[in-house]
Amino acid sequence: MTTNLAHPGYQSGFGNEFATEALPGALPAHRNSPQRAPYGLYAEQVSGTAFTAPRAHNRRSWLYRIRPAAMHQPFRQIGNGRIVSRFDEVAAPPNQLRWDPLPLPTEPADFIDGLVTMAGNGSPLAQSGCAIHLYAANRSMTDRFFYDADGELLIVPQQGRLSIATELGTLDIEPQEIAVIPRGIRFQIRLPDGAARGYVCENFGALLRLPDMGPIGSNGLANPRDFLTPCASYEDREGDFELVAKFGGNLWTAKIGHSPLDVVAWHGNYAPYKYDLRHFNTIGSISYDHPDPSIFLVLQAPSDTPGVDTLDFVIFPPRWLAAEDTFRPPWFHRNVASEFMGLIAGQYDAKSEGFRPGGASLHNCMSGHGPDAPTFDKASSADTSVPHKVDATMAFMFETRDPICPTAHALSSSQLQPDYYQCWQGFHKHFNENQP
Ligand SMILES: O=C(O)Cc1cc(O)ccc1O
Ligand SMILES: [Fe+2]
Repeated sequence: MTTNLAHPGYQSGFGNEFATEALPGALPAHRNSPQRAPYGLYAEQVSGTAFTAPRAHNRRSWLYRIRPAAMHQPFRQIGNGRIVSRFDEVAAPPNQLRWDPLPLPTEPADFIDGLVTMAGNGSPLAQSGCAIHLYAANRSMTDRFFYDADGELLIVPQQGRLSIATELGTLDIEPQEIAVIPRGIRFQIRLPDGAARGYVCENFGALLRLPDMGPIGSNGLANPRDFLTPCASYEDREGDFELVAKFGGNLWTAKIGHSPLDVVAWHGNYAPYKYDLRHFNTIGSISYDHPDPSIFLVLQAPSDTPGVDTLDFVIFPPRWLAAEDTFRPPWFHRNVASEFMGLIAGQYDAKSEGFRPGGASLHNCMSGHGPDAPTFDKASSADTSVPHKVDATMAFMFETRDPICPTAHALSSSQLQPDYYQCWQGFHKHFNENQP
């Protein structure tokens, strides 16, 4: 057995044309598919967009591997566990919903066992929409590998580090960092801290990309050079392994006699990446009013309609609030978009209590929400002549064009807070028609 997975290293940039080899000369020069690839490797292309997609959005990589990806036994269907990919099976209520954090498992559970689908929209077969999962795991994946043909996976850890060994190299992430594993890329998740919990958005639609920035200009928000893609690293390991696939909304398993993480060199722009949310360049008002949260956009999955995304990944990082004569927390609102929020650390500035790290909330299309009553009272009388730092916090939102339908599990979960609506019941009537 040979392995160099312990020395990953990264290449920087978003969607770059990367080129990386774990052995010198393993990448064929100036061509993709020579008659015989170096070191006796097999050349294999993996595409992430249509062959004819415009150059700026075209994604594919060439992999030079010990054995072709096709080499495994036939797949057979297995149970989906708590993973759901159909979102038309329960009526989605327009209620504001909020959940406590998922407890860590008491039985052994790896990352795949530990996935539970909370909500979603669209469909993997139609390649649009997304599924929102939580994970809680206490065991590394050892003898099984996974790939998701239904969508790319945006992983947002909340507790515990993840070591994500992929075909294209290893990503090590901790809470406040995110990772994106492209559709189809095989990987294994190891837990250096023994236990881990977090959120996953499975994006069935167009690949996540950095947003255009309009008048903000050429710098700011998530800067491209802070995105890190692994250098090639491989293992040459044989054994009785399992390859689990998610395809068509279902889980499938196949026996495989070797580790599929056997890519010695690769080049291209279809690759996993990570990003540290603490590097986000947060922009906000320095005069008055609270801007729309689109200024907090990290990554977007565009739809066919210009300016409308099927999925936005938005964060609420530490930031200064400086707007004068302004109600500074998020205002009351109803949006055409639907919002699934999570909290990685600290406290979210629209909620005084009840939204806990590891917890989640869902405010669907046109459902009224915003600050809770204590937050409203405090912010209405705060001194806005001085700046205030929102500190030691990281919240995020998966925001979608289509309504987000909770699963039956999410609606019957013991983590669902039955009294969430109470946070908007304590508002006093201040109206006095004689006093402008
Ligand atoms: O807390 C929310 O609901 C998310 C949110 C934040 C914000 O600053 C403005 C609008 C919005 O939906
Ligand atoms: Fe909102």
